[in-house]
Amino acid sequence: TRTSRPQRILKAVQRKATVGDPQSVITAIDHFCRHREWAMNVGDEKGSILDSVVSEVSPVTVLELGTYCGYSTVRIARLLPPGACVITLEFNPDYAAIARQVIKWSGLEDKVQLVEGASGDWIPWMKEHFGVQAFDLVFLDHWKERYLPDTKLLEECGLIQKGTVLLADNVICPGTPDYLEYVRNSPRYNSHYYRSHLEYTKAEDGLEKSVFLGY
Ligand SMILES: O=C(NC/C=C/[C@H]1O[C@@H](n2cnc(C(F)(F)F)c2)[C@H](O)[C@@H]1O)c1cc([N+](=O)[O-])cc(O)c1O
Ligand SMILES: [Mg+2]
Repeated sequence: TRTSRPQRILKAVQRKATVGDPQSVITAIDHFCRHREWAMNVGDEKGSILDSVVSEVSPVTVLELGTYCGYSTVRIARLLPPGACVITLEFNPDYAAIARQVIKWSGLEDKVQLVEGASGDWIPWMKEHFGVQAFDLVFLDHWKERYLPDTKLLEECGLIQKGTVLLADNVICPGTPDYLEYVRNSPRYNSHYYRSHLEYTKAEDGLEKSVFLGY
């Protein structure tokens, strides 16, 4: 049968990017997805906003929900200082296998912990299994109807504490209305919308940054 889209994205990385050079991996994926085949990476425009938030927060521990091919994992990991790491959760084993190779090609495997499974199964074990006290930054880019329940689960598990920054992709397109309503109306979050465009298109989309203020 035909290759999958993630397999074609990995091929583009292996053809065009330099091993150990994260920026070339990012550039190769963006070029492929803009000129050959669209894919649901956060992309270069929203990716620059992600970069600025990562740099501003300078997190020690990051949680990413939704690895897909590892594009945003590489964007985040390349900005982390030694000793910092991103734990990225991926439900689909085929996507996880591709992402591992993309992350390895970028040379950032020491800063990334890719975990396969469902958020509901893994989030309650994060503290015990990874020795995480609380996350400094959470990047939400998985199934849109899971943003709100998983945020509430992270709160309940004590993984979101005063100062934790949530950054959510696709709050306009495809949209995460219940999540947006929650973080914008909750007295415990300070939210800001970064207006942008859906990756590789002219459609509106944006990132919502929400800082937890504590209880
Ligand atoms: O549907 C979109 N994204 C869904 C993304 C889903 C990805 O998150 C993984 N996941 C599921 N649960 C977990 C966890 F972590 F819970 F275990 C991880 C899924 O296997 C998939 O790889 C999307 C769609 C569009 N679009 O334009 O249609 C644009 C975008 O930027 C998008 O992100
Ligand atoms: Mg997205």
